[in-house]
Amino acid sequence: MTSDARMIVYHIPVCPFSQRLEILLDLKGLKDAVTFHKVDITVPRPDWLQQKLRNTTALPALETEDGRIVKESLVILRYLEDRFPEPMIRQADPYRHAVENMLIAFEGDFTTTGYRYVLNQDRDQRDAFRQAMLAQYRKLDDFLAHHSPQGTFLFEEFGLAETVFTPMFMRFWFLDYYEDFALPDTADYARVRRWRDACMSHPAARQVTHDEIVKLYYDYAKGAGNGALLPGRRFSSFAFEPHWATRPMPPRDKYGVSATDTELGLVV
Ligand SMILES: COc1ccc(C(=O)/C=[SH]/C[C@H](NC(=O)CC[C@H](N)C(=O)O)C(=O)NCC(=O)O)cc1OC
Repeated sequence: MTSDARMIVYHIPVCPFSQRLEILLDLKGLKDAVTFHKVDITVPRPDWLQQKLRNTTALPALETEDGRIVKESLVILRYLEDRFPEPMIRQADPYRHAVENMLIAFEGDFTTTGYRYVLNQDRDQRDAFRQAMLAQYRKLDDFLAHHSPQGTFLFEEFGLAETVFTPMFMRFWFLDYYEDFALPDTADYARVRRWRDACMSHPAARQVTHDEIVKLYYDYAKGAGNGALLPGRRFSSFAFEPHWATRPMPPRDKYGVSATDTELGLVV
């Protein structure tokens, strides 16, 4: 390979798993070491990509300078930390690293709970999904209150656990907007709120905005994920064009309104 060969990340724009990599690369000063290649999930994957990914579909995937593939965002994070150890984002102390891994172990259920909540189309199930989401936040609050009662982040700085969770906190702007979800302003949620708010305002995590998430995830709120098309629609809210910034804010009433392509600003 030539000396200026760079790693390539094949990714879906706005995907939270890809944003984790962007945050870590920013923290490590490696933003220029990687080229991000956008993949349009509203159209079939090109054959050359399917061959690289051995016909698996989930992204992100990292291609090393010599053409080897690493998949799974948490694995890619650890690969980048192992390969570029300075500055190390994860905790160096074995027990402290175990604590951040215990917190990271909660992320799967937390993320899936939030995505199932936004995808729900049954108005009668709304409160059950809200209670399940609140239970996830209480789990995080309890863990943080035990391991870092007076802290803001889990440890002194924005670290690996923050890198893993922050993209999900930002995707859940779609719950605030389409489900009118909010953390109660009570003691049960004080510690996790402090953590969440500090994560979302960190300078390394500014890859997406509230309005961008709300507009692009409209179809998720109507029950169609990963670029799938809704009945009567010709374009996905995940489409690259027209740019999301040129589109109007979608209707918030996901249970009572089904916006058209034109109303969503998807028709050029
Ligand atoms: C209904 O639950 C969910 C729905 C969507 C997503 C999401 O963010 C997809 S982001 C885009 C999605 N990528 C992943 O799910 C990657 C997950 C993988 N475990 C990682 O950490 O990299 C993808 O490539 N989809 C296209 C495909 O697989 O063909 C998360 C959810 O819960 C975890």
